[in-house]
Amino acid sequence: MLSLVLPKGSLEKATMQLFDAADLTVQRSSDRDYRASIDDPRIDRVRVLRPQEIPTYLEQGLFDLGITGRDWITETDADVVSLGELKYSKATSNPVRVIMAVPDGAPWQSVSDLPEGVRISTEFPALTKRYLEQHGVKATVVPSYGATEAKVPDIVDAIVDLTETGSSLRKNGLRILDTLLTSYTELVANREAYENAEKRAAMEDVALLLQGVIRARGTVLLKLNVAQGDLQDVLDIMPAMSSPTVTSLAGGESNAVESVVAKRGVNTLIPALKAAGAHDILEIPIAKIVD
Ligand SMILES: Nc1ncnc2c1ncn2[C@@H]1O[C@H](COP(=O)(O)OP(=O)(O)OP(=O)(O)O)[C@@H](O)[C@H]1O
Ligand SMILES: O=P(O)(O)OC[C@H]1O[C@H](OP(=O)(O)OP(=O)(O)O)[C@H](O)[C@@H]1O
Ligand SMILES: [Mg+2]
Repeated sequence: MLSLVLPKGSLEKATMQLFDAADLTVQRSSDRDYRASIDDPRIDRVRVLRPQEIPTYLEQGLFDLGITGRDWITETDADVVSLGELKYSKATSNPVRVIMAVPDGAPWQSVSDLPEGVRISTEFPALTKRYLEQHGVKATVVPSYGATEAKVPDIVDAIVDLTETGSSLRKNGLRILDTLLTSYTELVANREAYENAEKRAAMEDVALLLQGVIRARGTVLLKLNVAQGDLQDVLDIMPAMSSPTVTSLAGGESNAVESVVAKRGVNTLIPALKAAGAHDILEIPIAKIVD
């Protein structure tokens, strides 16, 4: 029923892993196979294409639903409907930022210090021109097809590029002057398809599954048993999404406690629970959390 377009490139691997974990496994013969399929009654066509082109294809109705970055939605200014941010990037769960950067030793401290005629290389010419106009800077914007950081200072004076971990900026001796945009990966739809009740319901199902996986990342389920006399001590240190579930065990004197907790911190939490009187402690991975 839905046609789906997924991003090739930076987001490809993380997107395929996300769909797999959401029980929407993308099937294709190799990573060179751009015509894929998903064994799901709601999805009838899957293509893998460049994220730069995805907003325009969605706007034109060539696909119903797609995944791309907010950076490309802004750059193309495509009229699409967002079903929400999907919090993953190439390497982390953090957003990427579109930044303006200059060489470490350059004299400029803010965008308004840039002199007339300054040369700026970028993969985002439309976004960059809009930004420069807002700040009253008259610049020459030079389109880049990648390796943008390598072009300063000999080819251009400054760049507008993406940063995620910051490692490319550091390696090339660059300093951030300003952030133009913070960009998450997004689930986006064609407007007309979104207005169709059946298609919208299918889109919302897909969104729920994907968000369920993202929400579960970094969390685990802890289950333990504790004697009545130690229950309060255990509850005092047990974190929870809302509050821990406590069930009394057959026979009276003992309780089972379960709670969803952050994976980070479990290394100190489990020994602390044990010291507070908990026993039979289980740590269980969680595949999805749906609110
Ligand atoms: N660390 C990252 N670097 C670049 N793009 C990222 C990163 N993390 C997430 N993205 C997102 O991925 C999309 C860019 O994907 P694209 O396929 O162009 O990757 P790419 O690595 O730039 O490809 P190429 O290697 O051909 O330049 C953008 O929407 C961008 O926001
Ligand atoms: O902050 P970091 O974690 O270093 O990531 C950001 C870098 O990744 C992207 O480059 P990409 O791999 O797309 O190469 P490209 O410049 O050739 O497009 C982006 O354009 C930055 O150069
Ligand atoms: Mg790139």
